[in-house]
Amino acid sequence: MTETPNPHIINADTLTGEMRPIRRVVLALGSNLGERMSMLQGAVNAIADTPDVWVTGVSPVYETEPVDAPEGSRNYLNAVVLADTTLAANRLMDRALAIEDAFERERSEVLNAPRTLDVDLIVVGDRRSNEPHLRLPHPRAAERPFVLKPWFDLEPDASLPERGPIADLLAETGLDGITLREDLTLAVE
Ligand SMILES: Nc1ncnc2c1ncn2[C@@H]1O[C@H](COP(=O)(O)OP(=O)(O)OP(=O)(O)O)[C@@H](O)[C@H]1O
Ligand SMILES: Nc1nc2c(c(=O)[nH]1)N=C(CO)CN2
Repeated sequence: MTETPNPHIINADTLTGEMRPIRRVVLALGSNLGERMSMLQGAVNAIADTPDVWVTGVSPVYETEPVDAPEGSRNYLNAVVLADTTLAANRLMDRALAIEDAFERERSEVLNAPRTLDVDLIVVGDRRSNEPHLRLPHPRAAERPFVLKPWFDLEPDASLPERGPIADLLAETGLDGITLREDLTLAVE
């Protein structure tokens, strides 16, 4: 007698409780202290080396005038990374902070003090959060051409939840103060 596979048997994986949805993530990188390009490349490598994170896109690099920063701050290099992940958003935030620390990011009381590396989570799928440790979508992304433009280069049809298409947001902010650095390219391992 042949045995019919039992359709009610649950695959063991589903019993581990570890299956998680895959979410699309947008991360924004910035540096205006030290070897700025090495910082951004190190961040891309560290994101790509993170278990359960798969980098799907890395934007061009922009040289950008510092916004809301202390007098005398140097220009930033900014870029955006797209990834897919099964990590919980909080774990991803912890990882972003750890990557900043690995590149000697110092946390100062001075608002927007120059920093070797900034790794911001802009969106994590459709996750919403209003905790101080994790605000999603990033509350200031819609006003920042240094985030919107490199993101637009990768995903021109993307929208920022509750704020609308990034193409429209970018039309509002304009492109003043940001310049494409055609001579610089971030590699994906
Ligand atoms: N979406 C987010 N991305 C990055 N950090 C966040 C986010 N939401 C909350 N935070 C928290 O903000 C703190 C980091 O603040 P940080 O000093 O890097 O801000 P900043 O990068 O200087 O300013 P901004 O948030 O305007 O870019 C961390 O404690 C982090 O947990
Ligand atoms: N041009 C530019 N200005 C900023 C940036 C940044 O990444 N680029 N980040 C800030 C706080 O995170 C504040 N100001």
